[in-house]
Parts: sequence; structure tokens; C-alpha cells
Amino acid sequence: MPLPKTVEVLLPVALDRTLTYAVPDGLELAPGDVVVAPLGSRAQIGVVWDGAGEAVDGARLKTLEGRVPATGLAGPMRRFVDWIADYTLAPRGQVLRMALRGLADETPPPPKTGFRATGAAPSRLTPAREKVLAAAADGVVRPKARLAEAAGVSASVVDGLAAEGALELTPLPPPPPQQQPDPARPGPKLTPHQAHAAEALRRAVADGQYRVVLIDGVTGSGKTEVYCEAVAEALSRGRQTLVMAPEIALTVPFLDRFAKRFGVRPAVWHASVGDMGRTAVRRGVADGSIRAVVAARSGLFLPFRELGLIVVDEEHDAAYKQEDGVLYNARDMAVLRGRLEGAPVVLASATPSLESRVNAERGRYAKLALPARFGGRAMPEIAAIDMRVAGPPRGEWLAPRLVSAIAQTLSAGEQALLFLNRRGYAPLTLCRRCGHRMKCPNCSAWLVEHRFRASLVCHHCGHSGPTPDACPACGAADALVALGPGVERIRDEAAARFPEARISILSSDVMGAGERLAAELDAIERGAVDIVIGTQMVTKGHHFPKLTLVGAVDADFALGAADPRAAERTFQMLQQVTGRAGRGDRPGRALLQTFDPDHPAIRALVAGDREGFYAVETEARKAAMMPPFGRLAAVIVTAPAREAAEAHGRALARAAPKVEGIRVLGPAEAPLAMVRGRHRMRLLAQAPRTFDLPAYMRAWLAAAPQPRGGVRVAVDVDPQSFL
Ligand SMILES: Nc1ncnc2c1ncn2[C@@H]1O[C@H](COP(=O)(O)OP(=O)(O)OP(=O)(O)O)[C@@H](O)[C@H]1O
Ligand SMILES: [Zn+2]
Repeated sequence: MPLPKTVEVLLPVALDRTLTYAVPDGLELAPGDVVVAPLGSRAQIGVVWDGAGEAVDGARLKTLEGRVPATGLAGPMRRFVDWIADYTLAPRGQVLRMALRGLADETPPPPKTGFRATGAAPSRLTPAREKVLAAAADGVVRPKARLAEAAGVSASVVDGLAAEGALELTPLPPPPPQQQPDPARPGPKLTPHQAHAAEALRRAVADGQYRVVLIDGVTGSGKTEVYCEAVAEALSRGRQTLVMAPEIALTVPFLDRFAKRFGVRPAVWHASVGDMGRTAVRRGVADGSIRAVVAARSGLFLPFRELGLIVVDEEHDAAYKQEDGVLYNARDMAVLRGRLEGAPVVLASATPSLESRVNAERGRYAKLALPARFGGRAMPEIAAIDMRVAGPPRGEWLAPRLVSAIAQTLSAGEQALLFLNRRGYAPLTLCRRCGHRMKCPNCSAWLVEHRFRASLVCHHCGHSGPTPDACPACGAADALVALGPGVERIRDEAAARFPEARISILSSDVMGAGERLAAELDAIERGAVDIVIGTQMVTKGHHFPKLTLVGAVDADFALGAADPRAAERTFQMLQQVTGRAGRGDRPGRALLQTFDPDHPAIRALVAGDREGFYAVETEARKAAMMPPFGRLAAVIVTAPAREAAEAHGRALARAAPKVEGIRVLGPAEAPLAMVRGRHRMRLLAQAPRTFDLPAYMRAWLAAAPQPRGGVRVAVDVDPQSFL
């Protein structure tokens, strides 16, 4: 008997390797095809992978059930999956799962038909038949179900009339063709700087080759207008475009801007687009009927048919790092996808990551600078308020100088924005009598009071309960006090000081991410709000023309963190938020409330010396061999019991291969020592820049004892979070 033909199939499950299957007679398969494979007792979708099927004992070999008529993974996409799995140490099947989101049977639907009255009378007229003929009397063609529904009868009555020739089946008119973005529509008249950058981008797109371009342009310099020129070039060359944004909730204004420029909104892809929408987008990018997509991280896995450009907006944003499942950085993987597709990649930011700046300095990326704001607008004046000497009275959070600046702003008919990166009312609730602190039962974290929802909430696991009247420890009534501010508390303080002002809170838990947020952003843009108070949601990309004052309530919020990027993050966040001021016709200013006015990040902001900041930060990172001058990978060990996590952490440390130049630190208790009832320990490997750290990590895990007894181990290559 001849051996059956076999193929290797990758399944979207937590498996790294492919499985070998027999191909049923008569089925022709090529790598990338989507197939149905038996797995255990169930059937599982999978993708034919590269490589000849391994010889497997014929008796154990299972046979594929068939091919799915759907766009699979072309060569570059398969390489993309392999590469990400290799780099992040995630099982390949888990990466594949991201590339199969929105997968659907693409068999073309049968032409749609409907019924129309012919005018012929049926042999017998029942009341039900009369109703149908009455409903069809207007001559409109309707699908069977619609006609039956309009007449209020069952579909069999329609069948009966058709059998007797009183109704006939005719094709329904085809749906109108989708309107496509039109790159020929005129864009704005660009300034000389913008035009220079736009021209360079157009050339990169026209070349149709992989290359990375960093647009380093100050806030309000028109980066969006400039990369829209690259989008126009790609579209006019018949290529598809992907624009990535760190937080899709905030892209509604961009969608409108895109529509203004190209005539229609682009397709949108992110986690909260429903299944239907996802299926439509995946299919549209595969068959080419969708030309432009705006997406969150996962849009990188869409099967574009002719991708000609990827733009990563706000490329510095930490939200590009996925922090669960496959721990990948979508900015870096966008660069990889561009390389595999042979398409240019544009990274844009007013505060580029040190990684991207260093890549530009090394000549790996081209750099385009937009050093000035559009329309001759000045950058905002930034000053620090030293909270040690000029802070507010006890129990308040806005320093007198900030309060009077708000008053001036409001009386000039302008808008103020107060930024505090803390949701809720207060970060800590404490009993005045016994000192008890309200803590999450599942996490090592304080419960945050949300007065708006009248509850105490854990921001790590979502645990929430009503705010108690009495202290749960000592029983004292009315003894619980809220310590520290969150945005809701700042709102109360602002409302008490400025009772006439229209105040809006922008925070994910108050606004959500849907239409409500879009409406609120629109109200702010129109000037229907006087004081905007918000979390990091307010820092990103907004263009509020009436906004002239920005106050950072706690400019130091990120400085103390045990994070090698703490200074960079502080600088970026504050530069972004202060960059919202003075974008209209009036100049802007910003006040930073800080206990550390001499910190290099704060000083650079006040002096308007971004190059100085980057220079100092670059030297510090170089000296410490921190990214991008060295490489890091973290290992996070979790277990229900602290001892188990610690013991496994120590076993891992002992098993670390000794290699010159590699330092292994830890285990140490994670700053966030417990989450969802699991104790957490961290280890960190530090390596020279050119070292193959993923390979080292793989060898390390292979040499270490297997985790047992509820212990879990996760590897985070290029960590962004150090909690
Ligand atoms: N050449 C131009 N003609 C007309 N308007 C322009 C031009 N360039 C920029 N603008 C306008 O200036 C404002 C700021 O531009 P844009 O939002 O593109 O800046 P940005 O660099 O992306 O800013 P940020 O990094 O702060 O988000 C927008 O309202 C934009 O429409
Ligand atoms: Zn919790």
C-alpha cells in the first residue's frame, strides 16, 4: 500500500510544534491553506504549514477532514507567526490564533433573489394568499422571508403562490458598491517643512520597499497631515494601508479627519469591533475590497493582499506592548511585518522612544524632523510649581498658582485641562481610628474609592464592593477617610472653586470607549466644556483649539517606579499633555505640580530642552547597559503560595546558564507582589545589545525544572512593565 500523503498543520492552540496529518484522496493542499483537523475528540481549524510532512506510523496518523474556503496565511504571514513565536517564546499556535481572528467561510453567497407579483391569479384565494398578494402589489422584489413577514403569514403561503405562477422569483438588485477612499482629493497646503517630509514619505512608498522612517515632530506640527500624504501615495498606487493607534477608543477624531481627506472613513479593527465587523474586515483586506484600515495592535495580523504602507502613530506609547497572552510589542512587530511584506513603515511621535531615536542615529531608520508647530503657533510655556513650598493647603490638591491660572483662563473664555493619571476618587481609604487600610483580598494593592459608582475597586483584578459605612476592622462608624486624589476628587475640588464652570471627566471608567467618549471629545473640541479633567486618556493626540492651560496635578507620578524608563515615560507623558495647550489661535501654557523640580525630566520640560533631555537620558541608559544599549528579558513566576513561587524562582536562578556578559538578577518579590490571589516573583536577564536573548531564555527554561504544583512561568522579552 502506498504511504498516504501527509502535511504539517499548525493549530491555534498552546502548541509550539506542528502536527502531521494525512491528506484525504483528491484534496490538493498548499502551505497556508486553512483546514479542519481532528484533535483529540474534536475538530479544530488549523493552517497547513511549511515543510514536508514527517513520516508517522500509518496507524496513528489522522486524516484531515477537509479544506476551509477562507483566506489562509501567505508565506510572509507564516514567517511573521514563526518569528514572533521565536522572539517572544510564545507557542506558535498561540500566535497563530491571533492571525485567525475574524476567519470565516468565504464561499461567495448565492445571488440573492426575491419574489414579485406576476399579475396572474392563483386557482384559489385564501385570506392568507390575499394578504401576500396585497403586500406584493407594489411590484417591489422581496426575499421570501421578508414578503411573508410583511403579509403576516408563513413562508409556505409564498411557496404556494409561486407554484401556481402568481409570484415569480427574480434577482434582487446588487448591493451598491463600497465607496473607496479617494487619494486624488486635495490635502491641505503643506508648510515647507511638512512638504519636505511628505515628499520623502511619498518617495519611500513609491519605491515600494521595506524601510523605516521616523517622523520626529513636536506636538501640533502636523504629523498626521504628513503621513496622510504617504497614505494617499500608497492608495493611488493600488496598495493597501494600515494605520496603527495605541488606543483605538481615541481614534474617532482621526476617522473623521481621514474621511475629510479621502472621502470615506477607513475600516476599523480592534478587540471591541464585534465578530461580524471583524469577519467583514478580515475578508475585505484579503479580497482587496478594503483599502485602508485603522487598527489597534492586533491589526498587524490581518491578511492584507497588497500591503503598501504601515504607519505606527504615537510610536512611543507603552500601550503597544501586549501585556497578556503573547507578550509582543506591536511597534516592533510592525517593523517586522513591513520587512516581510517589503513595505515601508512610518513611526510617528512628538516624543519618540529612545529605541527609535537610537535606531535613527545608527542609520537603521531614516528620520524626518518637524521642529515647529503648524501655523506659527508657539510651543506652550511650561513652569513647575514646587509643591514643597508652594503647595495647596491640607486636604486640597490644586496649588494656589494653578488655581489662579485656571481662573484667568476661564475668564478669558478659554479652556483648561487638569491631568492626573489616577482613576476614581481616592487611591487609599484608611480608618482614622485604628489605621486599617482597605486592601484588595486578591492582590497586594489598595482599593481605590470610586465615588461615582459608590464602590471600592481593585484596579488589578476588578474586585469591587460598596464603600462600607463602618471600619471592617474596628467597627468604628464614620471613621473611614479617603487619602490622596483621583480624577473624581479633582473634579469636586474644581467644581467647588469654579461653580459656574462646565467640567468634564475623561477617564476610561467614567466614559467607556464608545460613542459617549466620542461625543464628549467633540463637545470639548467645540468649546462646550471649560475644564477637562482626565487620566492618560487626555494626553494623546487630541486637538482642542480652545485649550490654553494644562495643569499636571502630579507630575511625579511615574518617577519613583522601579522602571528603567521612568524618566523617559514621565517626559513623554508630560510633553504630550502639555502639548495639548495653545494649538488654536491663542498661546498656551502649562504648570507642573512637582515635589522634584530638579529632576532632569521636569527641568528639560520647563526649559523646553527636549534634545538635552534625550541626550542625558541616552547617556544614562548607555552607562547602565539598559535598552536600547543592552537587552532585558524578565521571568515572572507565579503561584498560589508565596513559598512555591519563591522556591521555583530560586530553582530558575540556579539553572540559568552561565554565559559571559549575561547577568541574571533575582528572584525578587515583584513590586505587585500578588495579583488575583497569585504570588509573584521576578527574575531579570540583562544582555549586551547584540546578544540573542530569546535563544538564551529558551535554553534557560529548558535547563530549569518544570514548574509543578500550580506554579506558572512567563517570559517577557523586552519588558515594558516592571511590576
Ligand atoms: N498644512 C496644514 N494646513 C492646515 N492645517 C494643518 C496643517 N498642518 C497641520 N494642520 C492642523 O494643525 C493641527 C495639528 O496637526 P496634527 O494633529 O497633524 O499634529 P500632530 O503633529 O499629529 O500633533 P500631536 O503629536 O500633538 O498629536 C490639526 O488641526 C491639523 O489639521
Ligand atoms: Zn485585586
